[in-house]
Amino acid sequence: MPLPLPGIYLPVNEQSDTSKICVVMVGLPARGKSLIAGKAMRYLGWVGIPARVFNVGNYRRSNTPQPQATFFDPHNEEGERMRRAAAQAAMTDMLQWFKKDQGVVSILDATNSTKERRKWIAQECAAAGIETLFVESICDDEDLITNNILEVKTTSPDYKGQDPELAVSDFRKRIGNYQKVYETIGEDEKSYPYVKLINVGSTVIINQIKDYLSSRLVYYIQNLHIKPRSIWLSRHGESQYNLTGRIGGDSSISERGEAYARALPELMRKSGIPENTKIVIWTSTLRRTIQTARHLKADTGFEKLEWKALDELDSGVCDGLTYQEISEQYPEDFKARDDDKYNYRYRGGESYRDVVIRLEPIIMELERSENVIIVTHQAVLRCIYAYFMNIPQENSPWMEVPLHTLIKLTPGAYGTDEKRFKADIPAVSTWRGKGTSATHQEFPAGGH
Ligand SMILES: O=P(O)(O)OC[C@H]1O[C@@](CO)(OP(=O)(O)O)[C@@H](O)[C@@H]1O
Repeated sequence: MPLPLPGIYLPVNEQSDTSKICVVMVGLPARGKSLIAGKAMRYLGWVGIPARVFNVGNYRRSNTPQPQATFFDPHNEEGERMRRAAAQAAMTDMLQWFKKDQGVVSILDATNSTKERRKWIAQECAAAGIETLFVESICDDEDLITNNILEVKTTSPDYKGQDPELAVSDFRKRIGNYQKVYETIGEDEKSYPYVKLINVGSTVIINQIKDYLSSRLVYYIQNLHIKPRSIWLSRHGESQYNLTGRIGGDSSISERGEAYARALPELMRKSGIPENTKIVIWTSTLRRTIQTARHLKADTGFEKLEWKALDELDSGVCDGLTYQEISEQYPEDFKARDDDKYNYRYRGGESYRDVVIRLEPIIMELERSENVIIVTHQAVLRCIYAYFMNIPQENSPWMEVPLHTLIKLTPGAYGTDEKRFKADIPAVSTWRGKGTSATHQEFPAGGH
């Protein structure tokens, strides 16, 4: 029997506090500030908090695209003037963004390396009712710095098209110029909320963090690491419910699903596992994922963990129905879900937005972890994939994530590399397009 109300919606920005925050990056060049800024923005966007990075370098480049290191010499008055103007322009745009576009978290990506500059930022923000959170990245590990310098040489527009050797030596001189005036956040700045990250989180100093949003951000930032690792994602093998087109439930895997489970250890090896690497397997608490992971054995370097948070999106009263049955028994709901699949919440169940909220601790843990394979479900996998690949909310619930396919994600400094490995084992398709109740077709080996 259809109930009188279609699915329940949450407000678009489900936040418990109303603070607006400017995250102010602090640190010498090549200390990973832009990397932290980019990741924090992706994380905030994923949890539905409007966030934007304001990179002062981009404002400076509009006037001085490829300056030499001398431009950054503190005694170069013209250089100083132009850099101050760039900071001012970034600040103006940022304040406008808070005011006009309902921004919630801005990230001011620049060296902000003097007390005087930080004081100015704190005052401008306070006058506009915006809180500041200073994030200082300190790094004295020469290997880390050299890696960052090499990264900058190949990615920064400041050195595009230039001789790589000359670019590195100019960039080192630029860092030297900043070192002449750089002041770490000091005792006299204790009234600011700040976090100091020393050598990418090996030591973390936290000061005056009070509100909920800042604490979440600090917790996220302090968990980041840059050790090379991969994350493997797989749906469970084809299930009995998948075979009959039913959603939800806790059915076992089918014969072909079992074949996939048996093939998974080899598929993992084929995807490339660095030698002597321990891999942790995360499954949901539902039968189909546990069965799929059962041949990844401890004696071959795998360790297992079951997470309730990885259980499939709860389809409430629709659990156990086919899409066809839902469209007949709950036509309004069926339409409402198609109209806004991310926000639609099943009666007595969940929406994609709800799933993202319960996956937040998973993402935090993933950021802290090294090599992990996650064996989970269609909707949950879409949400995790969307975090890594920066997929917008309106697209993520419609993504195709075929059965019997292993996805290997390898996060890098400026993006995540993706490779897919299909097992040669046929499976039904559970993917449904907008406006239709049909799925459930046979696809050739390896899904589609
Ligand atoms: O959000 P949609 O596209 O309906 O996909 C989620 C559905 O995927 C399914 C399969 O149709 O997951 P699962 O792979 O765990 O079996 C359903 O159980 C679940 O409701």
